[in-house]
Amino acid sequence: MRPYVIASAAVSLDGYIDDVADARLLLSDDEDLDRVDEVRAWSDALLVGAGTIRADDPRLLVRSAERRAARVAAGRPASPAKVTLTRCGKVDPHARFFTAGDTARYVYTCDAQVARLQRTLTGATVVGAGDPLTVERLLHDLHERGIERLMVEGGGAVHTLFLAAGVVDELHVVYAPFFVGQPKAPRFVNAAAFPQGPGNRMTLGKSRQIGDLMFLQYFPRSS
Ligand SMILES: Nc1c(N[C@@H]2O[C@H](COP(=O)(O)O)[C@@H](O)[C@H]2O)[nH]c(=O)[nH]c1=O
Repeated sequence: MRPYVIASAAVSLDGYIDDVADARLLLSDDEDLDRVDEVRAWSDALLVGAGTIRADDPRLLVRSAERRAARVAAGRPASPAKVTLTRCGKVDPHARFFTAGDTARYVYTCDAQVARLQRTLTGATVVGAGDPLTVERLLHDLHERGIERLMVEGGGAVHTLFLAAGVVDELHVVYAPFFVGQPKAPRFVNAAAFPQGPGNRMTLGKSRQIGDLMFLQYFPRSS
């Protein structure tokens, strides 16, 4: 058993999720960020890779006070649990992932790193997910902890890992109306095992214009 997984990404028209500048690139507009916030509020947990924590220092909280109140009224925590994964164990304990909000935090790493990370990340639950770490072990463990709805927010390495493993139940992509055009910038998906063929095709669910952005909901067939 594993959680229902929604993978969510905002990408440029040429497939980039950020540029090479230090500051975070905002691809969404306010209306789109509100759409993302609704998915966050639906979720039991939000997952980003350790690289995204290093690059973006995300808070990963539900932004809307009404949505937080509705969650609390339904007996849920105000914001979802936060989850990250790291093979090498490079995670800064002062990142907002750990300091912002009051919610459970899970750090999945390879078994060899667990003891070391547990010493530095005192406010988080550090879990070994195999050696090497596998996404199946991570999802199984999250489910055992009561996580039934997981939103995966990237970055590219994490999206590639989840999509290639065939564990994404729903894919949300919003296209921002510009190009990045920087070959060294991070992409939505990296080269991975995506075999060509009928099993590779996804089914389009909803599509919605949001100002000059375009939102697409896809259902991968493999799940
Ligand atoms: N830039 C970008 C996204 N970036 C995602 O949002 C995270 C930031 O979360 P927070 O600090 O809570 O606002 C960031 O780490 C990354 O996963 N998401 C989107 O829907 N649209 C965007 O344009």
